[in-house]
Amino acid sequence: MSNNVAVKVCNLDVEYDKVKILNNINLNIKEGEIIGLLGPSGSGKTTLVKTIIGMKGFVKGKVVVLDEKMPTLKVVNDIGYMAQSDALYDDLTGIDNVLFFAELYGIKGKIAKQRAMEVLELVDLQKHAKRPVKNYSGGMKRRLSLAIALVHSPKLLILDEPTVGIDPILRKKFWDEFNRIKNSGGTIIVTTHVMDEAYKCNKLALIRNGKIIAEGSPNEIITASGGQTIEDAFLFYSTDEGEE
Ligand SMILES: Nc1ncnc2c1ncn2[C@@H]1O[C@H](COP(=O)(O)OP(=O)(O)OP(=O)(O)O)[C@@H](O)[C@H]1O
Repeated sequence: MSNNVAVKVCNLDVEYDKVKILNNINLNIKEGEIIGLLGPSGSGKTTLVKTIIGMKGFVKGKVVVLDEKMPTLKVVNDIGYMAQSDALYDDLTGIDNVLFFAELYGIKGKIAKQRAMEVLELVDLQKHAKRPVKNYSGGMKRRLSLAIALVHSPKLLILDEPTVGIDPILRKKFWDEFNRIKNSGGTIIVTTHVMDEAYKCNKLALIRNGKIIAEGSPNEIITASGGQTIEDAFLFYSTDEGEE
């Protein structure tokens, strides 16, 4: 992990329809770090990642991604985003979906094809590359979305519940890849409800009602909650007891 900051969020307030969804969020994410955003459904995790990458505007505060003040298009090529719901072209094949996005990032021809096969192999879809996506299962679509998020080797990878619908063997493969990216200096933000994934993050930010209520390594969070496991900490911080 380097000391360079990949993402800096300062005093951030975000609203939907004049209702405050995120309230004074402050967060520093270092390069080469995997940070997990953990919180009950509706707490604001997706809103936070969308705001970080510039898909959602904000009413107050500041967001800096890879030294650029957001929102800006300057960092688009450096960000890979795997959304919670898959944005895929059902009538195209798996590989054509990957190639479509590769081209948007300026990767073309032979190199694009090579890279597309590489990322499809990573998610174990190489045998299904030429099938139309409408024939894919839910888990296969998640895997294809991950392949697309990885195609341009982004410096910052944002994964919104990446392993929903993914079996344990493939989940391990995903995490091996996330760790490889981290070890080569990439930064990953992952939202999750899966407790064993929370342990795999260097750092966790627990979110409740649009506020960060605890932050630190998994062990620091467990200790601060007085529990034994991340699940204890999650439950503690998800009730009024855990709120400051
Ligand atoms: N497009 C929208 N318009 C209005 N309100 C929204 C919109 N998107 C999200 N919200 C509201 O913002 C709040 C936070 O939602 P968000 O999707 O960020 O939560 P989350 O923590 O990611 O939840 P989950 O774990 O269920 O995905 C919720 O109250 C939700 O209803």
